[in-house]
Amino acid sequence: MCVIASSTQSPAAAGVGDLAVELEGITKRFPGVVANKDIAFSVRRGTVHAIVGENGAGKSTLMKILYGVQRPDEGSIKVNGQPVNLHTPADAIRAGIGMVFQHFMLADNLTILENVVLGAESMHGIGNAAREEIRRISDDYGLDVDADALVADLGVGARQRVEILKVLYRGAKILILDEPTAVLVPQEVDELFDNLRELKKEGLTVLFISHKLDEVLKVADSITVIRRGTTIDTVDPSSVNARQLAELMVGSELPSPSTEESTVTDRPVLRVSGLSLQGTEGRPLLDDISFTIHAGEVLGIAGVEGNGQAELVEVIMGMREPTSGQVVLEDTDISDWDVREIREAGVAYIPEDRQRHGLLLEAPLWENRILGHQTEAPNVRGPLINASGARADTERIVREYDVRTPSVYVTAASLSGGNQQKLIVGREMSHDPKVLVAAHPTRGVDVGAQASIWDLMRHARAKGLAVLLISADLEELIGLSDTIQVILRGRLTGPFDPDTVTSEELGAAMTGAAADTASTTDRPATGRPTGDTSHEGDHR
Ligand SMILES: Nc1ncnc2c1ncn2[C@@H]1O[C@H](COP(=O)(O)OP(=O)(O)OP(=O)(O)O)[C@@H](O)[C@H]1O
Repeated sequence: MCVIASSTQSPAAAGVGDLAVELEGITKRFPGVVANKDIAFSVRRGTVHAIVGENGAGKSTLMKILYGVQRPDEGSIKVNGQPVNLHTPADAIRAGIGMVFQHFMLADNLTILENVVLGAESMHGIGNAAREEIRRISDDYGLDVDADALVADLGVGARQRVEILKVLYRGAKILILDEPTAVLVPQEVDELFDNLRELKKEGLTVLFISHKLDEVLKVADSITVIRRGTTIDTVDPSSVNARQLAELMVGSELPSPSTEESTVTDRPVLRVSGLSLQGTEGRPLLDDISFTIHAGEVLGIAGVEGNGQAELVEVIMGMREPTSGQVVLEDTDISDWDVREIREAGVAYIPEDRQRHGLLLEAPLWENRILGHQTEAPNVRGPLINASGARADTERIVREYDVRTPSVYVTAASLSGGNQQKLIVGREMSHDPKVLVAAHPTRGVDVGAQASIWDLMRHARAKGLAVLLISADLEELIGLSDTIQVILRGRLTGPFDPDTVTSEELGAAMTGAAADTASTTDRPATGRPTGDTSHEGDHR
């Protein structure tokens, strides 16, 4: 265990007037779980304060308490030195606390002005005063937002800035951001961090949750580590490195990453040729996509969200019919098979939206074990459901994948986001698949779980698994893939060699900015300046 100098600011040391938030003795229990236990730390005004911890450590619960979505069983909260009772988000907003969620909540068909004003005041008579206020906030904090632009036309980074602006418009002086960089390309991350620095310069306070420890170290002024519901320490970023921070989170030393060798064979397993999908507005969502994945190979697809990744997966998994093209598994054309047939033929699937497509949230974990594998052992015996087999195997997954849960009988909804993801990965890897289609397999999981999911994919690959890996995490793509392609407006660009390509080069190809730096023969038709991710619609 590393020894790290703590920079925990006691109220006396910082001067009470300097503290935006003080949490004392916060405890929150759910059935069978103590999500927060005697949490105590304070946040200085005008700083960026990060909260880190393993999946299920209790970060989201704590932020929900601070935003009035959950109520603590015990403990007290002070905002600007004053005790507050936060029973609802409206109470939090009144206390000057705003929250930007990971899933943006903007209406595509409305302008930024309408979205910002929506809910804050009547839509009637939205006028120049509101427009003027948006311009002022945008200018003051360098948000670069045009009040009259349509949200549908904005890229992911710009949407996030609108969400921040919405919170500022409601008068927030303390902003909570939940994993804000998970969906951003590197250039957008830098822009967001510039915005955060601007906010704190103006005296605002930012609290944010992140699993990306390098980023945390880059932007935070203080970092609070939570382990198993309790505050372990608040550290100064200059006194720790990412590895030490991860060790504080886990409570023990981490193993060193294993070295890897190529396992790619010459046996094609999944072949996709000339795949196109026409959108409703005539623009292709997928445009003549072809690739082959061999046994033992990981093909990584990088891209800004909304450029065809979701459609590509849907077509391969038989959820959507392509306008033209073929999908061939080993020697069989599966282009017109349905999801169930495709899964039974040996294609495992980790969906992008785990809550909508990967889990039945209100069902217990062991029933979720059966989901998508209703015809396979150990879930069935003959024509009947084998509940005890499914339960026992769920217990195995919980053990092997370190799913933090009181039992296999609780609902999937009660697991933390990262633990839900571990359950899905465990389920999908249980049937010895030939192909794994994995969309963002480690999104929202902590560094320890990420390392074990990566190890698992490497092992399966060494045994001949073919993997289609779609991810917004460039470190993951570079670390796991044998080949990387970039998807931009439904077209593939590449290949890129993961041993030589940099995150910046991939980021540029993803935004269509600088195909010159890419080792590519198939360039997007139009160039865009770096960091401009605005495309014509299709962003979620
Ligand atoms: N509504 C709920 N009902 C029951 N248990 C819950 C509920 N919300 C959270 N929990 C439990 O509380 C614990 C903390 O969960 P929380 O979501 O706060 O963790 P987290 O640190 O945000 O995790 P992650 O990084 O995976 O998002 C977990 O064990 C989780 O299963």
